[in-house]
Amino acid sequence: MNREMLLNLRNLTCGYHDQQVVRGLNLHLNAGDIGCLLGPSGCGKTTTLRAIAGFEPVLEGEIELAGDVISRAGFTLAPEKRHIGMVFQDYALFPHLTVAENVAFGIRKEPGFEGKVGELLELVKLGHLAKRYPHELSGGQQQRVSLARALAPEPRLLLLDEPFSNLDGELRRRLSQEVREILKARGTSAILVTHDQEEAFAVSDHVGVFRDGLLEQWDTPYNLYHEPLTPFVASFVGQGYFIRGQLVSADSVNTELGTIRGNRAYTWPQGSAVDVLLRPDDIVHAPESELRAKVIGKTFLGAATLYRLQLATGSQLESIFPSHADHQPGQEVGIRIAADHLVVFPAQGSVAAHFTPQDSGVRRISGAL
Ligand SMILES: Nc1ncnc2c1ncn2[C@@H]1O[C@H](COP(=O)(O)OP(=O)(O)OP(=O)(O)O)[C@@H](O)[C@H]1O
Repeated sequence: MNREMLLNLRNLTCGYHDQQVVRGLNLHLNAGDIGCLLGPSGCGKTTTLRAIAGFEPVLEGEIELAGDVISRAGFTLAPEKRHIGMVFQDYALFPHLTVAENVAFGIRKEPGFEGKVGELLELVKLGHLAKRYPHELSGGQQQRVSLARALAPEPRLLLLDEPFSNLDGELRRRLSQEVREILKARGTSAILVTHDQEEAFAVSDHVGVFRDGLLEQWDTPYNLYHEPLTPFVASFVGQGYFIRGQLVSADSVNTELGTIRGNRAYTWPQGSAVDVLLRPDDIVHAPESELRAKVIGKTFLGAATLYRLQLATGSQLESIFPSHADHQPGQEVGIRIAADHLVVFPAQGSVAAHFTPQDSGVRRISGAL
């Protein structure tokens, strides 16, 4: 597998005119990998993508693609010279051209381009619709055409700006998985922009979580979920509630649910007030347990049910139980904590809050529970 670095954003600050939207951004993508910029609306994802594409100049720092600087303050390599492909939310197909002509558009001067168009249409499963016009296709089909068109010139990097947001539920899920398979089959490197976490996880190898123009964490989906570096990442990625606790040893916290022990060590002073992240899969249904909680809401998910639970103190939690155990709001249920990935942040105003993340020296203790 090709693991060399393809895209490198170094201390990138970009925006519009002199307004800084994204500040001091550092991240890199290896060749063949799919990265994702994830975050709430207005946090600067599209601005970053437009800077990578060369549509917006860089205010500070630089963008390097395959070892060449393509943007730095005062220099922006023209978009058409970057060998970067784009797929947009609204498909942006040429309405007067057929499916095949749309896909051929960027390569029509290359000898033998028809063969390549046919191969790409097969890849996106549209071989049978080559002669149709865009208005004769569904949204999902139009987005496949737009993907095939972007792949045709064999870009060094593909940028996808909210490509599935005009599609609904099931189709969105299916197409996002298919796009990942297609990109991986061709070894195409890509950066996807989305505000949908499920989509980010389905498509990407690495995800960057943005907040107000700053990148809070660039990591694998697994690490973002289980080892978030900031409270914002913890709450933006996945579901979960924080409960207050007190650090009693490097890897244990006293809480109203008892002492919770995880596989990470925290070097804040003992006794520090901390907030413990508990995700629905950290709370397990245990009918015989002495630890009880009241059901205050439920969402049927099919194979499982998501329960909103309230503890005697009023704190709330969420938990996923297998759906054959059907509990009603108001009922008490037994629970057990199974939080081996113990995620803890200093409570605001506590002694530990004065330590930087680096000082906190969070370490994994492999195997320990
Ligand atoms: N052409 C522009 N001129 C000036 N400001 C802009 C322009 N485009 C976007 N902005 C501002 O830059 C900020 C970031 O916008 P951006 O489009 O990058 O956010 P985003 O994270 O992609 O959001 P969304 O998910 O809603 O698309 C916003 O405050 C927005 O108002």
